[in-house]
Amino acid sequence: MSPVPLVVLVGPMGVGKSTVGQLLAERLGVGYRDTDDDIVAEQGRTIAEIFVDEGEAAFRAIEKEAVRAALSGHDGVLALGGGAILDADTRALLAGQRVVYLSMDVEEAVKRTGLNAARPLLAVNPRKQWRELMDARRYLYEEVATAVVATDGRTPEEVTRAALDALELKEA
Ligand SMILES: Nc1ncnc2c1ncn2[C@@H]1O[C@H](COP(=O)(O)OP(=O)(O)OP(=O)(O)O)[C@@H](O)[C@H]1O
Ligand SMILES: O=C(O)C1=C[C@@H](O)[C@@H](O)[C@H](O)C1
Ligand SMILES: [Mg+2]
Repeated sequence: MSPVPLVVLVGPMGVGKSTVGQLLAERLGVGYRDTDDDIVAEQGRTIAEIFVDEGEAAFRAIEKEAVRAALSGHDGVLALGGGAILDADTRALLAGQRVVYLSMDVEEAVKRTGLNAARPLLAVNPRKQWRELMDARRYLYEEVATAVVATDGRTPEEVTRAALDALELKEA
């Protein structure tokens, strides 16, 4: 049997998937993996470079394969890229898995991501782009989630604790 992640984290850019994912993995005594990092390692270029060189559609195709590989090749905490849930096959693969949607409101999002050019989808007018992204995606995050954990006004440690409680998982 292929390994299955203990927990999958989904949510928008900057919500804290990497930060919380690593804390969660430590608390659970398991490994942490991030599909954005897998893509950068495999491609030998940054995600921003892939977007600029080949466009979003090409990035999504690369991402879909990276997510598929990670979902059957990792038994710890797995964070998916913010847009991975746009793909229907990926959403189907998540059915039956333990999936936490980390959420935040728009003001928190702008604070955390700002005008960071490393996040190509938010490079221009982040507040408006953020609203549009979330209008298109919120229901998809909710569809795949088995638990929703709000991150607004919580430290990464508090978010991690809330995720452990929501999942009823015990620390190692
Ligand atoms: N609960 C929190 N409260 C305040 N700031 C946070 C919190 N969680 C993460 N941050 C900060 O927000 C920024 C984004 O966090 P992080 O990189 O973990 O998000 P991400 O969801 O992995 O983003 P990406 O989609 O780019 O991978 C970082 O600067 C991080 O330190
Ligand atoms: O929300 C998105 O569409 C993205 C989120 C990031 O994790 C990266 O996967 C990339 O910047 C695209
Ligand atoms: Mg991350």
